[in-house]
Amino acid sequence: MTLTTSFPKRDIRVLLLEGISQTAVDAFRAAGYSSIEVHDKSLPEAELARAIADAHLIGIRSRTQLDAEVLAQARRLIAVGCFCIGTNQVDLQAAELAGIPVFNAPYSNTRSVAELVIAEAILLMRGVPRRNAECHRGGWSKSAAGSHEVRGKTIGIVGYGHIGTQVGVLAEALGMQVLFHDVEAKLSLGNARAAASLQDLLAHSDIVSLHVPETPATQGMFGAAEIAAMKPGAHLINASRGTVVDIDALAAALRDGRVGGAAVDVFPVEPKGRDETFESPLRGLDNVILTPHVGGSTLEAQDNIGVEVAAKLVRYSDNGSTLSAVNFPEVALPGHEGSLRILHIHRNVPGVLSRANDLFREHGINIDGQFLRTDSHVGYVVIDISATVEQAHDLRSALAGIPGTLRTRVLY
Ligand SMILES: NC(=O)c1ccc[n+]([C@@H]2O[C@H](COP(=O)([O-])OP(=O)(O)OC[C@H]3O[C@@H](n4cnc5c(N)ncnc54)[C@H](O)[C@@H]3O)[C@@H](O)[C@H]2O)c1
Ligand SMILES: O=C(O)[C@H](O)COP(=O)(O)O
Repeated sequence: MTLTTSFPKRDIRVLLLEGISQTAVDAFRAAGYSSIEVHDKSLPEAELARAIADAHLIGIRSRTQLDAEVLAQARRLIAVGCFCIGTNQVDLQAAELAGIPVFNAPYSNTRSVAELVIAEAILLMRGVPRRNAECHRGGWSKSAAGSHEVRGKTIGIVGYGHIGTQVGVLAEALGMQVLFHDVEAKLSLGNARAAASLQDLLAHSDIVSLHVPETPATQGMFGAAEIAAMKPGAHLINASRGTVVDIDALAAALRDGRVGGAAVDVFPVEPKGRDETFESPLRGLDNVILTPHVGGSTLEAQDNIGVEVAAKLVRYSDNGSTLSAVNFPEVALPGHEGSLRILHIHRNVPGVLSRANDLFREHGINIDGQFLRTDSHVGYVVIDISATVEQAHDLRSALAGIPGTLRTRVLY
């Protein structure tokens, strides 16, 4: 066997779905990857299963569901890039147990969401959605009734993370009072205050804005009881995840005026693409701003996300670093010039490492550097060696035979 290069980059297939920015394509090209397939939509299930079977790197946004069944088709897949913040569309544990790290862009679109939320807060407080709808029908209700400045009003932020904090800072710049509720202890920015509880926040906020991730605990967390606990006529903004709010309870409260208005960007069921009709009990309500999950969809955010996530995928593919992976032991690695690098991903069960070390001894191979991180499911060990390419590949084959091994690769 004569091998002179690591798995050639031109043979590493990159599959990018859902209109990921051209900046990602440019970043892959600049890093030497040339087999890049780009789709501007998510793929239907059967097509996704076929396409993922051949892909080494896949880039998705929030629509593509990578569940355990789909991941089981992904025999060649090295890593997943979520070109967004949310990773709830991926079965993270199934990916980890298949030896596949998942990366995302935790910051790049947060400002875009915060700006949209602030704009919506102003529009809702002014009653613009209803006035806009009336004007479109030929009406002219010129009146100050129900129209307020945001200055001096209270915004209640549920989930005081990257987006929630920015909403708070921008709201304060407009003269608003900021209350927040989070399950973690959080440093207040500016004059923001932690509410005593969610109930306390709801009782005192003129606008409630949701910024929690989708987790088992947040699914349905904003139901009829929480809506009833809001100040009468207060407004609700949801740009987090559609499953967080009971949409039927919200529609009922908007119809009877209990909730003054709402701006909703995310829905329990969202169309898979432009050709599908958007169905929602909120359609047709004049006091509601509806947007098609575009909180993070600005050109600035998408361009930055393209660069950020492509860089993480390239770094993992070229160097093995799993730094900032959301489902995987994080190993930050130096360059490996002058050494060959073997990656061994295995179930975290006793005996794997000692067997691996035995193999190095049996093959008479000297170890230049070894890096190991584990979590409760998986161990990731990276070994830099001085050896010939043939020796490295023989060793990789031997390592692949250790019971519990999930994936092995050689980088050089
Ligand atoms: N509409 C869009 O286009 C869009 C864009 C970006 C992000 N998002 C959504 O917004 C979410 C938040 O983004 P982020 O960057 O601020 O995330 P983040 O992780 O920085 O912040 C989330 C915060 O919510 C808190 N939290 C978790 N569970 C909670 C609970 N049960 N009650 C109260 N607080 C809870 C966390 O402790 C954390 O502080 C993302 O997970 C994503 O789903 C939507
Ligand atoms: O998780 C996110 O970042 C947002 O929901 C945006 O998702 P999108 O990239 O699919 O618009």
